[in-house]
Amino acid sequence: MRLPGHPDDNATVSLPATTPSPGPSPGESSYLLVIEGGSSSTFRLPTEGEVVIGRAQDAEVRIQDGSVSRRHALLSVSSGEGAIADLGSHNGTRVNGQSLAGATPLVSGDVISVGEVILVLHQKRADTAAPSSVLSLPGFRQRLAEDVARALRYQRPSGVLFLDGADTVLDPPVIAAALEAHLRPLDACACWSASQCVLSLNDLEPDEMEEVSRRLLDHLLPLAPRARAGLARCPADGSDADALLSLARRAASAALPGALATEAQVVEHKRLGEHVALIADPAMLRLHALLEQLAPSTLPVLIHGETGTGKELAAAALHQGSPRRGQRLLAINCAALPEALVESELFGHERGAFSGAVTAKVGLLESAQGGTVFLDEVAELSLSTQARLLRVLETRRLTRLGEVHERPVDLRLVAATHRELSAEVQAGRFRQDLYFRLNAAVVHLPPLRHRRVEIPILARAFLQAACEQLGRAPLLLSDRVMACLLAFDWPGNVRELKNDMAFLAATVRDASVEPWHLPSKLGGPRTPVPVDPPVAPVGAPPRFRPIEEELRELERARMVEALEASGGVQTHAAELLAMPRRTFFTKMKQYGLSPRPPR
Ligand SMILES: Nc1ncnc2c1ncn2[C@@H]1O[C@H](COP(=O)(O)OP(=O)(O)OP(=O)(O)O)[C@@H](O)[C@H]1O
Repeated sequence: MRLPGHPDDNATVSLPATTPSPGPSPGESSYLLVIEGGSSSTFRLPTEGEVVIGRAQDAEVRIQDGSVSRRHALLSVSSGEGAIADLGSHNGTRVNGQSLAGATPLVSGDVISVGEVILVLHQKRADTAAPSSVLSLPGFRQRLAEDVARALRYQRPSGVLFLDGADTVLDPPVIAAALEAHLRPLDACACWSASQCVLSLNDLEPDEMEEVSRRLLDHLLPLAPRARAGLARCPADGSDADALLSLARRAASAALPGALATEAQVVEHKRLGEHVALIADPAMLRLHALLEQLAPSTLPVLIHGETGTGKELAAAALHQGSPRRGQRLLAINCAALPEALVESELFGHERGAFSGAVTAKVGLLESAQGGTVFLDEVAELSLSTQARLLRVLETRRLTRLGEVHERPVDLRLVAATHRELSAEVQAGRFRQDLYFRLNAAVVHLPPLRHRRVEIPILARAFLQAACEQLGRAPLLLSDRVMACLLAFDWPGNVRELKNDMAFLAATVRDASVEPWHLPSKLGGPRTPVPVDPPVAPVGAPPRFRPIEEELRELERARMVEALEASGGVQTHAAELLAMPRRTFFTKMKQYGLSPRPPR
């Protein structure tokens, strides 16, 4: 049996990406979302019957893309169940990536590929007792994960809307009545608690997403006058369903009654002296709350974390939250101190203490009297230096090299390492007594890949700051670029992200960053796209990229190769390039390079 298509839907053709899909109106049956190139449209399916998908004039689901055959596939609906069969098309039909072997049953959410065109089936459930878009919470979580995965795969934006009815109890039937009529079948909703509900919104451009969210909130306000909403978008704000859910929830709790809040309102901007730390991940919020508690005491604190995770910022948080904030915060990188001079650098020396000590010198520790000392890479200190340091911690006195009497020193020590100190103790490379002393208060900074929710926030902030610094117009990160940033593992963590944003601010001439502007590690082209047109107009002087920029790129690439060749051993990598170890170490930081591959 063939049913005639609905006259209004027969005209379903590609719409510009910015045009909202007309979408079936409330209470309608199942439909197909058609994603063709960068645009989408919807086709309402009959409750019983068959529709042809193809390029032919009389195909019910008419597609223009040349990869689709005239009569490509047949979709049939019977008793609410859908099935699809290929009609001998040239490029074939696949369901969820699998080629068809005969008629294949479909379930809601199935992704059908006809040539290059994607169709997503949204099927209204047969049971009418519960409205189809209002799911149980486990069902919703599952659906949200699928929606997010589909959004990333097909580059169609999706979002999570959290509606908080404040003190009003929202029964599922009440929510259903209030929202169902305004939800499109491709959206889903679930009750989070007696007064809260959560929605998955799909295939909406950013402006439309906010508009639809506001409208949904408006529909709830007559029932819950103090209701508020939080919105998190994929991929702009994240690429993980749980992380988006948590962002949307926190945004809702930050919103004023009757208002909608987005990610910007859930980011904490913590001023730390001349720096500002941006914090959004729940684990990072907890960590900063712990730092606030530890700050006022003089207890040494040990900060664990990979390179570039923000250990120095955490030390700054301890310093700024302490009564010492008016004094100095001195950061010392133990690995970068010249080996022969570590002790005299740290503890100072008297005149004549060793050959070359022509004048007395105040050590770094003494120079931070009254303040906080941040000892980065503390595990790189030799055992004898560790012993001297322990003495300073225990007695609060310090002896310069070549001096007989001790002098009082008032310091707060914050130490950091990317190594597992207990393993260093086991291996005999770190003193157990110093380890116990430092280990009293420990904080672990998670790597950036474990707090992906902060990637978009940090990326936008770093890019904006870099543009301002260069005095250039602000740059936008496109959704596709954000998806690339979210998919990367960031072995050099926040520092690497910051450096990459500085690189984009310096090199991208367009108004927004697109995938082809990215470095190859993020999915950009192997050979960088030339910033200037390759051929200068006749008579015009040739244009070049700044030589500094090119040299930096080359140097970074060689250092990456050397690190790979040396299995991540920095000293060996430095030797391979005949580069002084300290220079290599400093440049590694500058370029956001990690000595080790991510775990
Ligand atoms: N949450 C954050 N918000 C804003 N900037 C951050 C944040 N975390 C880190 N940064 C920035 O990233 C860079 C690296 O941070 P930081 O120097 O604190 O890392 P680190 O762990 O001490 O690195 P290393 O182990 O290599 O010494 C700095 O420029 C810092 O300002």
